[in-house]
Amino acid sequence: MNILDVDLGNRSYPISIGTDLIDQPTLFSACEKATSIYIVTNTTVGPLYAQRLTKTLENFGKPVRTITLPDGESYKDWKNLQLIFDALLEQGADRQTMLIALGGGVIGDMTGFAAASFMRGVRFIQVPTTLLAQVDSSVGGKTGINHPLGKNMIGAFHQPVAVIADLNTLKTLPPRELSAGLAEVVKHGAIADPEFLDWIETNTAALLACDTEALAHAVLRSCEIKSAVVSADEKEGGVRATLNFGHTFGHAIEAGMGYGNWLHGEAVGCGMVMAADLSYRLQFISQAERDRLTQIIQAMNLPTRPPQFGSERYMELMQVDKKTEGGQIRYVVLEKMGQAQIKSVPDAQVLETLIATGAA
Ligand SMILES: NC(=O)c1ccc[n+]([C@@H]2O[C@H](COP(=O)([O-])OP(=O)(O)OC[C@H]3O[C@@H](n4cnc5c(N)ncnc54)[C@H](O)[C@@H]3O)[C@@H](O)[C@H]2O)c1
Ligand SMILES: O=C(O)C(=O)C[C@@H](O)[C@H](O)[C@H](O)COP(=O)(O)O
Ligand SMILES: [Zn+2]
Repeated sequence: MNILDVDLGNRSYPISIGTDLIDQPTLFSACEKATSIYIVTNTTVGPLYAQRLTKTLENFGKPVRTITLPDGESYKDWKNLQLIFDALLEQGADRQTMLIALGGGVIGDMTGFAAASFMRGVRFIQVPTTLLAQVDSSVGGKTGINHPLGKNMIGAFHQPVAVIADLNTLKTLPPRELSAGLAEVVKHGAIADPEFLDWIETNTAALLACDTEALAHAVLRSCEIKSAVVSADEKEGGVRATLNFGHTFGHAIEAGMGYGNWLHGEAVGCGMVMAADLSYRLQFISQAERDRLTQIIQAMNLPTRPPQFGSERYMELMQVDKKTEGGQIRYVVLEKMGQAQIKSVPDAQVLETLIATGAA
C-alpha cells in the first residue's frame, strides 16, 4: 500500500492506494469520533461494495446507514442532492456525522457538496471506485453539481478527511469507464510530467488490460501530481487552473450533448485534442507534439473527433466556464509537453481550432 499526504495545514489528509483497502478499519479511523456513518452510493456500486464497506465500518460501533442514489451524470443535480439531505434529516444525522462517498466522481462530487453544506459542514471520506475518481476527482476538495447551463456550476471547496483508493474495485469497471479515467491520467502527464507521459504511452496496453501494477502506478503518480498542485493553490487562484486542461472544450461537449451522453473522461480526452491543437496554432507546441498527444488519447479508446454542434454553440457554452473573467474565456494551453499555462485567446484562433478539429 502507498500513502501520500495532501498538504493543507490543519486540513491535510492521507490518500491510501492499494488492494482490498475497503476491508481495513484502520484506514477509516476518522470515523472513531463520528456519531453516525452514512455511506452515499448509487444503484450500481452499492450492490457491489456497500455490504463489505458496512462490515468494515461497523467496527466503530456506530450506526452505519446507506443512501442510494440513481446512477449517472444526469442525476448530478439539485433534486438528487436533496435526497441526501432528506435521508440525513429523517434519520437524525448531526454535526458529528461522517459521510462516506462510495462510487465514482458523480457520487464523490455530490457527497462532498452535501458534506460541505449539511448543517454548514460535516466531515466526509472519499472511497473512489472508478479510475477517474481514484486519479482525480476524490482528491482536492472540488465538490458540486451541474446546472443545465453549465458543468459543476453550483458547489464548494470542501476537503475530505481521507481518500481510500482500493485498486481491486477497478476490476468490475466497464472498459469504457476505464478509458474515461485514463483521459485524466494523460492530462496529468501532459500538464506536469513528460516522463510520466512517456510511461503512459509505453504502458497503454497494460493500463487498458486493467493490470493492477500499471494502474497502481497511474493512480499514485496522478495523485502525487494533483496533490502537489492542490497544496500550492487549493482554491484555484492560479496554478490549479492547469488541472482544467481539456475541460473548457470538454465541459462544452458534456453540456452541449446532454449530461451523460459523452462521459466526462471522453469529453476531456477530446477536449485535450482541441486544446493541443490550439496550443499548436499559438505556436507553443509543434505539429508532431500535437499529433503525438492525439495518438495517445486515441490509443486509450477515447474519441478524438469533437461532436459538431457549430462554433457559435461552442463559444456560447464556453462563455459560462468558471475560468472566464470579464467575458474573456481563458484556455489552458500547453507551453510545451509537461508544462501548461492559462491564456486568453482571440476568438479567431479558437475558431480555427474548432474548424480544424471538425467541431464547427
Ligand atoms: N471534483 C473533481 O475534482 C472532479 C475531477 C474529475 C471529474 N469530476 C467529476 O466526476 C464525474 C465523473 O466521474 P466518473 O468518471 O467516476 O463517473 P461516474 O461517477 O458516473 O462513474 C462511472 C460509472 O461507473 C460506475 N461504477 C463506479 N464504480 C464502479 C465499479 N467499481 N465497478 C463497476 N461500475 C462502477 C458508476 O455507477 C457509473 O455508472 C463528473 O461529474 C466530473 O465532473 C470531478
Ligand atoms: O481539481 C481540479 O481543479 C480540476 O480541474 C480537475 C478536473 O479534472 C475536474 O473535472 C474538475 O471538476 C473541473 O473543475 P471545474 O472547476 O472546471 O468544474
Ligand atoms: Zn476532469
